[in-house]
Amino acid sequence: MLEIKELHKRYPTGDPALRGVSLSVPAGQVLGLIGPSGAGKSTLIRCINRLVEPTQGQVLLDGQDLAHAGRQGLRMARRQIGMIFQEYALVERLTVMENLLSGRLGYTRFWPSWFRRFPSKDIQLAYSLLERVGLAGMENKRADALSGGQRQRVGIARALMQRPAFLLIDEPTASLDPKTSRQIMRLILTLCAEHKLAAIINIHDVVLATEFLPRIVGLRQGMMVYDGPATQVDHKVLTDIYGDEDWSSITDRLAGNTSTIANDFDDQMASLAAVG
Ligand SMILES: Nc1ncnc2c1ncn2[C@@H]1O[C@H](COP(=O)(O)OP(=O)(O)OP(=O)(O)O)[C@@H](O)[C@H]1O
Repeated sequence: MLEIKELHKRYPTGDPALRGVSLSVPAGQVLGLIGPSGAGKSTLIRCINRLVEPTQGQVLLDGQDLAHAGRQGLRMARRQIGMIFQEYALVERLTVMENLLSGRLGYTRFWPSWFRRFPSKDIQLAYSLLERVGLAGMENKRADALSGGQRQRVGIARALMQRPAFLLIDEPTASLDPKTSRQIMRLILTLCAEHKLAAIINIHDVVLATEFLPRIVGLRQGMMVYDGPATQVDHKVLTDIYGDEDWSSITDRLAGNTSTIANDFDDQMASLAAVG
């Protein structure tokens, strides 16, 4: 369970980027974080694992406050938090396998990893994840020879190499075509369900978000202005989050998603309640 309490971030250069955001994400829940450019989505995601230092507030992962954790505590906690980035953040000249194994670096002593001698169980895990993300047989390809969709699959597999409990996912489909975007969203959700992972997905595409993610959180100017089911994202909610606009082309498409999402949301809440 992740609990964010009254989180604030003010960058040294300017206005506050987060103004008292509170949010809890139960184990196993995947939620979509939406909001206009500059609303603070990336800042929120990065404050969770302290790639960005929060100014004030708490980030409790299973009760441990990461916002105030010391170096060692933060290092251990970061092992539990996998990250998937928009631009994939792969090492271009390394192979797919080497990129995956880099996800285990936090677990391997420095010298063996320097010489790239990884335990065989890590290599087996990498092969099974490659198969799972649809990249079987591509382990020796260099990252720079892959398509955008394939690169994102490597990014997903690499994050899972950590065996995380939580995933932070920053605009995973921003550089992808619509079909590949949907495949990647489906893959992320399937893998989260299989590995019982919770996740926050920062995503610009509202239609994609509401189609795949039962719970939506909306940020505006560093504040949370919506937290609820995707089915209730309507004209008013979109206006609260993004400001005045004719939202009918989006709300028409959202209406088409409604029945599936409502069922998913109810199912997810029921199964989370059952787990306690
Ligand atoms: N490193 C930084 N230094 C100073 N200000 C920053 C920095 N990073 C972000 N900001 C500011 O913080 C605010 C929130 O930015 P952030 O990138 O978190 O928004 P976002 O919702 O992720 O936007 P986008 O969707 O465009 O990526 C913005 O006003 C931005 O200019």
